[in-house]
Amino acid sequence: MGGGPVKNILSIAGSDPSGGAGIQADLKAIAANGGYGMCVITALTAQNTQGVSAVQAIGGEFVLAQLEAISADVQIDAIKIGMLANAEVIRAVNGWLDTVDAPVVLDPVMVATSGDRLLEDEAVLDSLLDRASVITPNLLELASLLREPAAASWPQALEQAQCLAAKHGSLVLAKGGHLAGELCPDALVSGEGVLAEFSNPRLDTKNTHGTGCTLSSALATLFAASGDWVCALEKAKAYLFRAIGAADELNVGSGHGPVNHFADFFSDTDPMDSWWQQIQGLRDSIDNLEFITQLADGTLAETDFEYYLAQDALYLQRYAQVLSEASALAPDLEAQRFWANSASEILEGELQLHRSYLAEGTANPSAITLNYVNHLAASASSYAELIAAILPCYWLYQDIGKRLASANHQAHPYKQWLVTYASEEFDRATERAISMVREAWKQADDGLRERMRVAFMRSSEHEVAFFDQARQNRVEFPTV
Ligand SMILES: Nc1ncnc2c1ncn2[C@@H]1O[C@H](COP(=O)(O)OP(=O)(O)OP(=O)(O)O)[C@@H](O)[C@H]1O
Ligand SMILES: Cc1ncc(CO)c(N)n1
Repeated sequence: MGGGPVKNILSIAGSDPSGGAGIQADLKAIAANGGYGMCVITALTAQNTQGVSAVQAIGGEFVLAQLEAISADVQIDAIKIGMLANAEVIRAVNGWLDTVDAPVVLDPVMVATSGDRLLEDEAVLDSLLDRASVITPNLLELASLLREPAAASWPQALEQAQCLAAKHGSLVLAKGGHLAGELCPDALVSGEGVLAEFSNPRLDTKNTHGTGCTLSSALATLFAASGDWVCALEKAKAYLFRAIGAADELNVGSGHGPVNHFADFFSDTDPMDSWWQQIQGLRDSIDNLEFITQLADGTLAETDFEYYLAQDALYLQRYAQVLSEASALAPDLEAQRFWANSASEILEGELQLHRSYLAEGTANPSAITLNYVNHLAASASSYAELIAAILPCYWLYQDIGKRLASANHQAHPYKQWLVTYASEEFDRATERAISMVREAWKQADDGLRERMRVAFMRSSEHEVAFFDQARQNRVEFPTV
């Protein structure tokens, strides 16, 4: 995945027979992130998605025997430590760690998601903390390691994380998943302060069993490949987000089910559906713009409509150039032809229609128009990103075109414009544009996928501003 040799990642953790947490989650997360997974079992648990019914710790000697079997034979590139069960296991792991030189991600597992205790005595963990490169406590574990009350806010959690990092000369990954709020923030914190913070929206699912195990294993694996904790965290968090996002596709138990570790490989969630859902709020905003409601009912002032059209004519000319650029970058003949034809259709068709409405004379581009076309131009560093940026112009117009067309009637003042985006040809072109973006997404690596998603979201934001611009202060750039 990272392009280099496959790294060997060791998980030292407990077993979860239901497969969602512990070593089972670790091995899946390591594999899904391109590592070779190994595991030393510290404890057996009897658990399922509803809770833990029994724990059987492995004796310290046998834990050590497993550890030594591996280190005597295999180069270990990173270690993730999870459930340790009791002081005897911790002593065995601690002694062995002195004999190896590998980065350690320590997930101080104390209590399962279900609320069940997984460590006999929390104080015994202290001796291990100095050896960790990164400690990844949830809010309760963080407070417990400091013997303080749990943080009630994110700034408090960051302060505690900094305190713990300073105390042990390690990094701390503060996890905000347990705070209320629409976002789930995580931050990598050193003794000096926050190094990086990444947030994602809170996903609406009860299937979050093993999220902590999965994140820490992905982090260890991605660090072994990159040597950079911040980059590794960014990727690990994005991976976990996709795995949680696809968790409901699995059918495991009736409590807190596992995340979908191999969603990237086997998920049946169409990434384009997910993008479309992510711009639901922006689509609602467009529907509610006065410009759109008045365009639909025909009460829109002619001057507003002309202002929009003049800007759109300027936009379309530049947009046609961008489509030609997509054609030049296209990976195959079909795509090359599609984008070139689309450019030509805009120049021959849509732009003519706009001009037919407009009075003589050319308008100056507005700040909003320039912003949008500059975003398109700035997305041209790769074909995939460029066509992701292009897509909202098709998709949003097709979507809104349907609603506007159903409001059309013989006497409608903007009759001719209202039918433009509701044609079967436009439907077909939009479908093909979507499927080309989907194909490019399938072939893209994680970083490029994220840049594609951002380019798509940004263009959608520009579309809202563009529709609304006749109503805003009309800032224009008349110098050229
Ligand atoms: N509903 C959710 N949507 C998005 N991300 C989530 C959600 N729930 C948890 N996460 C993410 O999962 C990661 C683990 O978070 P959490 O704070 O729950 O750790 P944990 O308690 O150690 O996990 P575990 O439940 O496995 O013990 C964090 O990155 C958090 O942001
Ligand atoms: C074995 C094991 N390790 C960690 C967790 C934390 O979720 C769990 N539930 N089970």
